[in-house]
Amino acid sequence: MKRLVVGIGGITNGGKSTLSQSLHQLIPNSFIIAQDSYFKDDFILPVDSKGFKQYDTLDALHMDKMMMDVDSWRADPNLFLRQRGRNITPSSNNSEIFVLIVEGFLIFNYRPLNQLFDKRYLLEIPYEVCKRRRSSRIYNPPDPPGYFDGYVWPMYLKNRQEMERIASEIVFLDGRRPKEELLADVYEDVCQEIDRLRVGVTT
Ligand SMILES: Nc1ncnc2c1ncn2[C@@H]1O[C@H](COP(=O)(O)OP(=O)(O)O)[C@@H](O)[C@H]1O
Ligand SMILES: NC(=O)c1ccc[n+]([C@@H]2O[C@H](COP(=O)(O)O)[C@@H](O)[C@H]2O)c1
Repeated sequence: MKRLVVGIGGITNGGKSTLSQSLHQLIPNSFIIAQDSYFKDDFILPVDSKGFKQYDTLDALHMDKMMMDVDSWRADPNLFLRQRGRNITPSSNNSEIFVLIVEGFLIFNYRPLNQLFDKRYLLEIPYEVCKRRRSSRIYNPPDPPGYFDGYVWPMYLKNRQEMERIASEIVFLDGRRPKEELLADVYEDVCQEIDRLRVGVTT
């Protein structure tokens, strides 16, 4: 049983979920683990000196739970998918390749997770595009007035610097490019990895 772990990271509203969902639809026996699903409850999170809830840090996330899920997939992807009611697409010689797509804004900032990736993609968009996209998205709880400039953007800059110290071998992607183009590029790249793995497969 062969496994490939792909990371789709990057800035808030960079297009991570969109790209991950489309990739998942194209790749048989793939599964998405999204970091957004592991936010701690709002009432637990502290506020900073300006009164902003501190969502944009690893401390706001149940990274322990996320790692348990990633580890459970790694231990037996076949069982992991079946336990979640997913059908396995069989390959001709019993040599299925399982692909885990991990997506999130701080996936490369967390060393234990970062070290598991076979491929890392990072979506980037400039300040104006990010601010515009974020303003039309409603989080739970919604962003309070001034949150983007007063908290989200400064935290993005800080987290990005930290990520550069931790992660390497990253494929940078311009999130302003058409979705279809981004998908085509990443899909082709992941297929090459899958083919490489397949060469080593014995029955
Ligand atoms: N390549 C793209 N070009 C233009 N808009 C995009 C692109 N990818 C995503 N979007 C839009 O940007 C917003 C955020 O996308 P999403 O995939 O949820 O980002 P993320 O998961 O990184 O926060 C959505 O409105 C989505 O439709
Ligand atoms: N999902 C949630 O519980 C929640 C709540 C408030 C803010 N957020 C925001 O989510 C962002 C990260 O997710 P995206 O990369 O999908 O935008 C962070 O910038 C954070 O401020 C998420």
